[in-house]
This record gives sequence, structure tokens and C-alpha cells, in this order.
Amino acid sequence: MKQPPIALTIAGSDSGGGAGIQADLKTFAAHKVFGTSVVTALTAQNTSGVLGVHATPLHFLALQLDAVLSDLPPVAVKTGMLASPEVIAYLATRDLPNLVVDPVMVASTGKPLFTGAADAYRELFARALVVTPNLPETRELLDRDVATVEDMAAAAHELAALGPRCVVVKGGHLAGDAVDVVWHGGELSYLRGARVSTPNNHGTGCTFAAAVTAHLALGSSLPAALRAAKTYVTRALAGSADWRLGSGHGPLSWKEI
Ligand SMILES: Nc1ncnc2c1ncn2[C@@H]1O[C@H](COP(=O)(O)OP(=O)(O)O)[C@@H](O)[C@H]1O
Ligand SMILES: Cc1ncc(COP(=O)(O)O)c(N)n1
Repeated sequence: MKQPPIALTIAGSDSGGGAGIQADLKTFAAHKVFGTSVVTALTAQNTSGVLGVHATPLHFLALQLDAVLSDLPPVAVKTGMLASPEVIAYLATRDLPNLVVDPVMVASTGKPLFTGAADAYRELFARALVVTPNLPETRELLDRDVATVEDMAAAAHELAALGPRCVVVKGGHLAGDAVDVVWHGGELSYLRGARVSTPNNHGTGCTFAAAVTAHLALGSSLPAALRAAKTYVTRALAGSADWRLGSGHGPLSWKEI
């Protein structure tokens, strides 16, 4: 078997298996990328909601990161739920290659996973290759309404001023087609996808960002990684549209690529 490249996810555990660390490692494996992980928090969570969050102490999070970086250096790194503003500020001090920041603040069920993150994220964004906020996160980060594709374009431009090389404002929460707006190299472009009609969208954002990270680890250029991740998440959504796992927002499928 060919030796796989290494990727790292720094994220929360989802006991329901659909989002967070579990979604990321599943997605890395589907891309034949070796996944390592730094767990930022345990969540007691299922398809209907979040029952509780137990954050990892910062010193132990740092120890996990040291353990991984010193022995299994990743080609690309993804962050998901970072559990506190202090963790976000700490990660902004670390050297993390090909950094994909998914600024997770709210579960897909609508419950905030933690608060006070928007300001802290501004520093981490400056270190990122790409940041991937969804619509509610974009509103939180900019403290204003963002509702249309035009609003998303203006928001992507504004977030790019914080320093990431690329911004993807994801349109999973739009009413029509699932259009994501990309700001990269001073230009706007769009990742377009037909909306898959499904209640099973728990972990969509994690899966998209993990697929971007996996493709970067495999050596893709950023534009190619974004296109491939969009195709992957659309196929994963379509593959589980008929699933009945849990009584709420069920998880996505995963696909060998
Ligand atoms: N029902 C859907 N059909 C097709 N694509 C979707 C659907 N829901 C989300 N997506 C896509 O999945 C990715 C994750 O987006 P989004 O759901 O906005 O993130 P999050 O899970 O962080 O809220 C984006 O590429 C988005 O366009
Ligand atoms: C531990 C954890 N991390 C992230 C999410 C967001 O999930 P989604 O991808 O549906 O936005 C979540 N619900 N739980």
C-alpha cells in the first residue's frame, strides 16, 4: 500500500458520530489520508442536539498538539470546534501548515457550542490558508445580516482583509441552490451545487473542510481542493438522503474517492 500523507484535525468529539473529529477522520480515511487528531472538547451530542460540552484543559490540548507535531508532522491542518477564545488565541501562536479554519460556533441544530469566539477568530484567520464560515458564522463574525449571494460576496471580501489567503462563505443555509462564495487572489468565484433534499446534514461543514484539508495533504492546489471538496460533500449528502439514523438531523455518508 502506498504511504499516505498525514493530516491533522483540531476539533471536538461528537458522540453521535456525525460531525467534529469523527466526521473529519472518516473524511480523511475516504481520501486515503492518514488522520491525526487533537481533541478540544467532548460533546454529548446526537442528531437532535447538544446535551453538554466538556472542554479539554488548554495544557492538555497543547500536549496533544506537541505529541502529533513532533512525531507525525502533518502536511495540512484543519480546525473545527475550538471550545474557547483562549484555545483560538493559543493556536494563533502555533505554526500550523496549510491551515484550514472552519470557525465552528453553532451546531447544525442551532445551539451555540461556545460563545465569545468571533473576536478571537480574527487573529487565527490571519494565519489561515483558507477559512470556511457558514452563513450564521459569517453573521456572527461581522455582526450584521448576511442573507443573499451578493451579501456573501461582500462578506468574503471583508473577511479576506483579516489576512487569510482565501475565504469560502458556505451557502448550505441559503434557500435555493447550495452556492458557496470564494474570495481568492483578489477574485471572486463560486462553488455551485444543486441542493440535495435531505434531513441528514449533520456534519456537512466539517466534512467539506476536512475534504479540503485532505486534498491539500494529497498535494492539490487550493482551487482544485475546493472544487473536489464541493463534489465530495454533495455526493456524501446524496448518498445518505434516505438514511434514518437518529430522529433529528442525521449524518452524511462517506465515499471512497
Ligand atoms: N442540502 C444540501 N445540498 C447540497 N449541498 C449542501 C447542502 N447543505 C450544505 N451543502 C454544502 O455543504 C457544504 C457545507 O455547508 P454548510 O451546510 O453551509 O456548512 P455548515 O455545516 O458549517 O453549516 C457547502 O459546500 C454547502 O454548499
Ligand atoms: C463537535 C462538533 N463539531 C462541529 C459541529 C458542527 O457540525 P456541522 O458540520 O453540522 O456544522 C458539531 N455539531 N459538533
